Amino acid sequence: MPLLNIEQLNKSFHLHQFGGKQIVGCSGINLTLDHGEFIGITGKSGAGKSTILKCIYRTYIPTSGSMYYESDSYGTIDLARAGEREMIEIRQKEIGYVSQFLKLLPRVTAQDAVIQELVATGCPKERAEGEARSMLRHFGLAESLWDTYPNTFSGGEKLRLNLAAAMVKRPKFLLLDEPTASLDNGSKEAVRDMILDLKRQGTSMMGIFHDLEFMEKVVDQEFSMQSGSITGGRTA
Ligand SMILES: Nc1ncnc2c1ncn2[C@@H]1O[C@H](COP(=O)(O)OP(=O)(O)OP(=O)(O)O)[C@@H](O)[C@H]1O
Repeated sequence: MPLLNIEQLNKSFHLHQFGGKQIVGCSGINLTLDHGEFIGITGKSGAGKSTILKCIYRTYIPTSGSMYYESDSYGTIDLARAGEREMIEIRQKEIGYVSQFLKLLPRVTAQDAVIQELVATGCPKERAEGEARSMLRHFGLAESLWDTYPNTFSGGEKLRLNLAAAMVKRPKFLLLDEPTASLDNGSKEAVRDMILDLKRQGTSMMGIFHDLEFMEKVVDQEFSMQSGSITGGRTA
């Protein structure tokens, strides 16, 4: 049984304010991700890469198709049809998501945001504090920022905080939407080291990359997308 089996995934958007105009996000996507595997997705801007990741994380509800996922808590579950309660638990305990955008609560400091992610998995507070600090240090987020609110952080600082918050849980499955965008070389190395560390511990991953040189060092398989569809693929 693979960790994730995507069959005929389609997502389209209906723009009500434009007379119900329909925009294709992705269409006819078939993908299989094995346990411990890392799949990289490439393609031009607007090709539909983020739409696939957002359907898996259920930021978007797919229009049709299925995404069978092997959950620790629920066994085989179709993420396209799972209930909100199940999705909340799966997001808390099993699937991490990293992007450049903040999904954090207002008035929560950077450090507390990372601690909270770990506490939600059942980790004792004191241990969570230690691990959060070591993650923030690993990604080089200045200590002077740890007890401030992240809404004023730079793009790269927000991304490094999101990386720390998602990776501190050492999730079973990690979704990475351009995890090196706007990062300097030293920070990119920190990302690569942590990705390889998680991989050694069995985390399965799917990531979107524009930095192909970086991608080829970490993925096992790569797919390219164009106009909402997968148009090519190869084993790295
Ligand atoms: N919430 C939305 N409402 C309407 N259209 C959307 C929405 N999200 C995505 N789209 C459209 O779906 C298509 C695919 O977008 P998506 O964000 O998946 O592309 P991408 O390949 O990740 O691009 P980029 O590399 O620029 O992030 C685009 O045409 C986009 O405009």
